[in-house]
Amino acid sequence: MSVADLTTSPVASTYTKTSSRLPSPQLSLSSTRLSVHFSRSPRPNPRAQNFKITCSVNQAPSPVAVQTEEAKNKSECFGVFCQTYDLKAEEETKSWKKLINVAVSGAAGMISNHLLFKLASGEVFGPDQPIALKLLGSERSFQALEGVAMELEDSLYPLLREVSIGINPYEVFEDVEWALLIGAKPRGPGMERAGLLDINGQIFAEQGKALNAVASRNVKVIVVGNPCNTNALICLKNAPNIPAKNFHALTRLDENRAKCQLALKAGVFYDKVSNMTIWGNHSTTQVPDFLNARINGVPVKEVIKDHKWLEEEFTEKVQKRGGVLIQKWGRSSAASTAVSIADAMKSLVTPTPEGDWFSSGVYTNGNPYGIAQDIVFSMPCRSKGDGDYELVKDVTFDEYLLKRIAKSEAELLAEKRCVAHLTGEGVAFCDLPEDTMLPGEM
Ligand SMILES: NC(=O)C1=CN([C@@H]2O[C@H](COP(=O)(O)OP(=O)(O)OC[C@H]3O[C@@H](n4cnc5c(N)ncnc54)[C@H](OP(=O)(O)O)[C@@H]3O)[C@@H](O)[C@H]2O)C=CC1
Ligand SMILES: O=C([O-])CC(=O)C(=O)O
Repeated sequence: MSVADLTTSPVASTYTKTSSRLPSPQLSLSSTRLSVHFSRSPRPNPRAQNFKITCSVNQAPSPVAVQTEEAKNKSECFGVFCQTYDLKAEEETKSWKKLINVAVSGAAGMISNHLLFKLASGEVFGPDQPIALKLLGSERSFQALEGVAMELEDSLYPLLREVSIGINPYEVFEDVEWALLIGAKPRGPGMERAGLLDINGQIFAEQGKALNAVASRNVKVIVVGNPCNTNALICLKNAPNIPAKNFHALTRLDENRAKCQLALKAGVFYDKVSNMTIWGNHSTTQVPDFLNARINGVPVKEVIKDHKWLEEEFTEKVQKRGGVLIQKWGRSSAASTAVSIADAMKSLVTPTPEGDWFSSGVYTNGNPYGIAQDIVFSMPCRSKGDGDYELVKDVTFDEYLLKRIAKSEAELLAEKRCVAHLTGEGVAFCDLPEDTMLPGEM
């Protein structure tokens, strides 16, 4: 039962399950009603979840209107996920870890439609990790969000213990340990990239502030919505109480695309390709690094002797893969993006195989490669599986690689100047290079 259900009656007072540790009530006063919500957090123990007390005293003129408004303004548990279970009674759940809270924005969008089901299945965090999904939508997407939650209900995932939906990031991000920021306005016809940077930048500035205020102090943030590097920079600048190192821009899809193309050319299965770095921006200036990548443990340039192909065709294929796919599909990569988000998360919660690494767009301060400080740039990372990462030191550079990296770096520095008003660094000045494009723009 949700708050929405309870408030259809003008005077309602309902109580479901008590707990030994009641959180502080939150008072909300509207012109017609006083509501007291004991919301779901803090939840130290997954076995004592989903209790709620709602007292509602009102003279609501229209119960239906109240239901809608109430449901939209609060982040509320959904349907079957509002029920309480005694997990101690279930043998197979006794060894489960503590519930993990994962927020997903743009949760009614195409990428999320694939990703949420992968997360709920246990693929990312493992078979003993119960999960709470906190879905962020908007007025525009609220009904669709309910549809997503209904499909999650109908999927009967054992590990999926809570689903809540909401449109207020300050509610949805409360206590989250992971925030997957996917929602962003797609670039429309005639829209300048500077305009997109501004519109989407505002979304990520607000979400950064919300994370700063209510998320777990060690939340890991993966920014997917484009332009993802600069959106991640905006987000981290607005969240000064969260380590900048915890923010990632998704370039794993580019890494996966690059591995696939190298495998195809070399005539091997793609699991033979390793040490694949994407340097720079998730844009057409990104640099898929064939100098350091390996096939069957051997440097790519020794396996693929056609270096002209590597420098020209391979590089451009990876840079423009998203755009070619949009031409075929009529929409941008969604399933493979979701797969790559899951891959990016797995890379942070699983120790990186010996000698290998993965790519992620991360904050450049302190990087050992001489890349400009204070931007979000894709670089090679390794993890011990604790959610954190270190930059890989033993990579080599040649003139070709350095020149390409410098181009992507210049693009990101220009993007940064464009959003200075959103990072608290003064007046924005937009002088983007003309060929600055997302992978999906052709
Ligand atoms: N980094 C990467 O590798 C990739 C990044 N992307 C990017 O991911 C993002 C999401 O892609 P996808 O899920 O396919 O897109 P969808 O259009 O399916 O969903 C995007 C969601 O963004 C939200 N949104 C936020 N603000 C606006 C706005 N002003 N106008 C319209 N929608 C808005 C909407 O949700 P709501 O109304 O709930 O806010 C919508 O559901 C895009 O920015 C895309 O470019 C895509 C592929 C790869
Ligand atoms: O431009 C887009 O929206 C799609 C995108 O990022 C990609 O396919 O890499």
